[in-house]
Amino acid sequence: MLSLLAVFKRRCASLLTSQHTLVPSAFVLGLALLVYLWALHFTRIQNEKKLALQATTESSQNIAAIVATNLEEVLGRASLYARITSGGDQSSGVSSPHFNPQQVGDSAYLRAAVYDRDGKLIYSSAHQRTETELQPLLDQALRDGRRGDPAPILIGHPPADGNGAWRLPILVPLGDARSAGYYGAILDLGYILSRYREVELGQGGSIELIHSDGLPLAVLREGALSLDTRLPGSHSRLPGDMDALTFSSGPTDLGYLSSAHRLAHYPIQVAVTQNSAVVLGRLSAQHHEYLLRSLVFSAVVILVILIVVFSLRHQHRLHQAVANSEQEKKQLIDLLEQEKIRALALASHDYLTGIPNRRQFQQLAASELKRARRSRNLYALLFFDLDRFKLVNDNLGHAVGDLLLKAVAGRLQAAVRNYDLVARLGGDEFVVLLSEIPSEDFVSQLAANLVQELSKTYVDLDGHNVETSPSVGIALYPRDGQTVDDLLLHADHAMYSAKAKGRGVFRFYDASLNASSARRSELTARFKSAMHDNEFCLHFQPKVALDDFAVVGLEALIRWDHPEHGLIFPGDFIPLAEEQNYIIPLGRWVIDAVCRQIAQWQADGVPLVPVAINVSAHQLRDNRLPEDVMASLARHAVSPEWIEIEITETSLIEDTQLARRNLESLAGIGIKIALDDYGTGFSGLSMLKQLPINAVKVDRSFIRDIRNDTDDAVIVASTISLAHNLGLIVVAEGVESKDQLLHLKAAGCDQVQGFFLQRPVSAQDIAPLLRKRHYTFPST
Ligand SMILES: Nc1nc2c(ncn2[C@@H]2O[C@H](COP(=O)(O)OP(=O)(O)OP(=O)(O)O)[C@@H](O)[C@H]2O)c(=O)[nH]1
Repeated sequence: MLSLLAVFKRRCASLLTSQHTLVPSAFVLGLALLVYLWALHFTRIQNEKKLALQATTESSQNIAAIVATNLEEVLGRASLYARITSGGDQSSGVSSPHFNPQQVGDSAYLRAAVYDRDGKLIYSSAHQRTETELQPLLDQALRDGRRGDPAPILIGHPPADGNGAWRLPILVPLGDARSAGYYGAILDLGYILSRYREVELGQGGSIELIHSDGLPLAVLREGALSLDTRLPGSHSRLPGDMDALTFSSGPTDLGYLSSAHRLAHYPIQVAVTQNSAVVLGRLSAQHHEYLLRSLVFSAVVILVILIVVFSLRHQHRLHQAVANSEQEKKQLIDLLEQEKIRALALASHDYLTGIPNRRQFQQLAASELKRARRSRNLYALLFFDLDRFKLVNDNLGHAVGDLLLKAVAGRLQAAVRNYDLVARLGGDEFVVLLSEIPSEDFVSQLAANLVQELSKTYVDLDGHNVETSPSVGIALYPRDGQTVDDLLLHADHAMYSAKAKGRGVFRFYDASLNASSARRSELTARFKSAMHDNEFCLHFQPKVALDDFAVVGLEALIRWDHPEHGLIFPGDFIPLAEEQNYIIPLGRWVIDAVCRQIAQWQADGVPLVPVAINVSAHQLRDNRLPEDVMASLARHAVSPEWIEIEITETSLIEDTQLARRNLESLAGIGIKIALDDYGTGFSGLSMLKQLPINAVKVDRSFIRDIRNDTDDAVIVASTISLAHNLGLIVVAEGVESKDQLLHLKAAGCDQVQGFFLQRPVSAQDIAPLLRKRHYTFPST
């Protein structure tokens, strides 16, 4: 359980530290994702715009090239018509002066005129006397001719006044300009441009024909011929040394993109202009969709980040709360543990002399004896009672009596070895436990010394010199007893024998002093056959819940129903069973008998409560224990929930590993485990945490005087809160009075057990109480 707690704490700690890095990491990750997303979004939009503008430029270039080629071809026809007019040989002058392009279906030319070499009009398809539109070109051709520098073709301008817009005068010399005439024609640029009406150039898009001198010749804007040449793109004029060029006016995405193409043989250039904003506008719907998608995705990312951050924060807070409550719990447990240690320390020393008191002596002596069992050393318990101490009190007063008691304690401590144990049992009774004694003689010698030492005059006790002596009884371990109680009892007997001998002497315990020793040998002799003859039986004592006085459990207690001596209590025969190695078979018998009895109650329709079985230290170290329990349960078809196991603190001292394994196996099949006689051993909090224990039973020695002894009350109160903190149920044993019961109820104790409510009785006698279920609170 401790290691689980440690793993849990480590987990919490690692989670807590990781939380600190996880939240900013989630933020950074989310932010990076958003930046990437929007970079992608803008890059895509920019790329698409760039591609669209590129495609527009390319299409403009293509259109300009096509229009230029077309115009070149139409203009080329003027030279052809000139050759036809001169009869194929231009040097020979006019041979077919009446050639009209309209007559051969060429609608690009509106009119034709023929001049002789002197510039005299000899033919006009419009039957005019003069051709006003051609006249400026004719004049120029005549001038050029006189200078000897005739141009292969002269191209004029549409009239500036707007009348006759798109009409382009052309003049082609016939043959040698000096000897032949001139062929003039009016080219309908509107007709040529209107062929491209269907070309989709968008709003503000135009195809423009521009004279190389920069003057516009004709404009097709938005599919219609336009007279307005002041609009954007209308002056897209190529530099003299370039045949084609693309340029833009204004910012790339808002201005106009123009592609100009120069005709190879004529002083005309074609400019195709498209409005970038219109081109890009076509993409805007799509780009809006992209924007919407990016916004939705960003919102999702932000939402996810917020959820992740929120849940991480939430988790963090939860972990923090768990860690805090763990910390508080630990502090509380530490506090209670300290309180318990303090209370035990207070309760373990004699207030007057400062040496250990009876309780402390019993604990220390018990553990000494445990060691003695392993080491096989001899121990001696010396029981001192001052002679006629009452007289000191009576004659010199209690204060002097107290001083004498202190002085006696001091002399005793000074006379024994460091590791020997000196305690005051109460009144004028002291005990000394001599450890690891080499022989009985050694004890005799030491006892004689001690008698002598304590018999010396106590000088100046509050101004009085006091004379006294001790009577000393000695019991040896293991000869005179195996337990502290037995040794105390027998040393006490020996001390009385010393008193009887006239005081101021010591006496060893004599077995014959013990009236029951004969009975003891008799019981020892019969014990084996008692097992065989089934002379043991079970009695049951109820455990009662303090909140509603319901019977919540029973404790099964073994009795020996001796044919001659009647009921014998376990204290009298368990040591025999231990001595004769019968403790384990006896324990098995109890387990089986309890299961049998539960099955019987079940069959009789008696309401069941869990029945606690006392498991001895020997049994706990028997690796067959879980098997035995399971076999008995199965044999009598009893569910594990109906039995409980009670173990003592002291039974856990040796071979804890095996004991723990057995307890875990039992707990594993659903059997509850209670720690009996709690407070008498040395089990601390660590043991309670490590073992699968469900309840602690506070030892009767703490309950006996709980109303008057504040130390006991503190120990019980701290045990209750400690146990509750660990989730354990607290049962108080040995409750013999209503006062004790009320005190325990007020202290928060869960259950009680004791003579006050019910002495242990037979199965038959306990059945009515089980049927009644609730205990009727006794009035006394
Ligand atoms: N001064 C003092 N007296 C105590 C204390 N505790 C008990 N006593 C007294 O110790 C006396 C014990 O007397 P006993 O041992 O019964 O009788 P005794 O006079 O010693 O006679 P014997 O033991 O027969 O020799 C009683 O009078 C008690 O009141 C204490 O703490 N201080």
